[in-house]
Amino acid sequence: MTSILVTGSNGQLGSEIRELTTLYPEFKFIFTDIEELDITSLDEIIQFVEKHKVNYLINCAAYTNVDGAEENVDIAEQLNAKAVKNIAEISAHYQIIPIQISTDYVFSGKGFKPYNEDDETSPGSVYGKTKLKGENYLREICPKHITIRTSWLYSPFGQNFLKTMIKLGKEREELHVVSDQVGTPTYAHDLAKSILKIIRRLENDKNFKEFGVYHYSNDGVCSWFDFATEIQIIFGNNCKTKSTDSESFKTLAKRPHYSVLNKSKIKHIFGLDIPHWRGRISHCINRIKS
Ligand SMILES: NC(=O)C1=CN([C@@H]2O[C@H](COP(=O)(O)OP(=O)(O)OC[C@H]3O[C@@H](n4cnc5c(N)ncnc54)[C@H](OP(=O)(O)O)[C@@H]3O)[C@@H](O)[C@H]2O)C=CC1
Ligand SMILES: Cc1cn([C@H]2C[C@H](O)[C@@H](COP(=O)(O)OP(=O)(O)O[C@H]3O[C@@H](C)C(=O)[C@@H](O)[C@H]3O)O2)c(=O)[nH]c1=O
Repeated sequence: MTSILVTGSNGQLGSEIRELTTLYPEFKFIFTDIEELDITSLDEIIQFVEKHKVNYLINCAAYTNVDGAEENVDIAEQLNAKAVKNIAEISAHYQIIPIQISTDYVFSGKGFKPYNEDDETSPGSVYGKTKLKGENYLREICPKHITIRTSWLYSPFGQNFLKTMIKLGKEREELHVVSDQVGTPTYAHDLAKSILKIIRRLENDKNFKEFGVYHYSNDGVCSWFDFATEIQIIFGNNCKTKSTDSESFKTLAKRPHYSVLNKSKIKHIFGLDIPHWRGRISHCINRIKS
């Protein structure tokens, strides 16, 4: 039976994959987080894959605190870059296909049309720089891999912008949110489904050759302000959302002003049908409320 190891599986994306396992009876899933498998330890991963047969490794572990990474550079480097090097080396050696998740924050944000997979990267934050290093290790060490760059993940699990907005919207009468950072929210449930469809395709097509980087987010474009406004309306908070800009809303890390991802490649190669971001918020909020 095809075996899929999921690392960092207590986070947002890992939790969403866990919810989908019954739809994929052909796969055996092994869910781990730092307690069971610390991916910064090469020895731990070797021991793990020698004990358990692993065909695919979905790496959901990362240091995702974007502002925190500016001050904790070593931790971000260890988890977003060095640990991915470990995964790349072990995957190449044990013939495992790694599925790595990367970010829109690898781009400078100076673009004005949706980024393609081979567009120039130039991250402005430590988080983005360390994630890019991770991508590069995989590309160099284990060419037979899939890297999926995604953006603005949200879900009922872990920490994310949607949950922050719901919490602040209950506490405050007014919220100021930047409208000069434009991208696309991604419902982690949709990404999780797509990852499993991709693995199913790889399993069914042993001659598959199109390994490498893919972009996936929900469809459409918005600012964090648009996203926040929609969240408050759908959740039913009375809080007013007002637009501000990055100059006024200071953060430690510099975020891209524009980070919309072009999804044509993943749609075409894997036949994915990607829902628009606006229609997905209520699904997530209904789960949070239930
Ligand atoms: N969140 C977002 O908006 C976006 C995320 N991504 C990428 O998507 C992927 C999934 O993100 P998301 O689900 O939000 O991440 P989360 O931060 O929700 O989850 C990461 C998980 O990894 C765990 N972890 C931390 N250190 C280790 C370790 N040494 N070994 C194993 N596990 C560890 C964390 O545990 P603990 O919580 O205890 O630290 C946590 O459970 C990441 O690669 C991220 O960079 C890309 C674009 C957007
Ligand atoms: C809470 C809040 C944030 N903001 C701004 C800050 C920031 O510029 C923007 C986004 O907020 P956050 O800091 O919550 O989101 P951020 O941590 O930057 O989200 C990113 O996380 C990493 C992991 C990724 O890979 C990215 O794709 C992206 O999802 O909104 C406001 O304007 N008003 C507010 O009240």
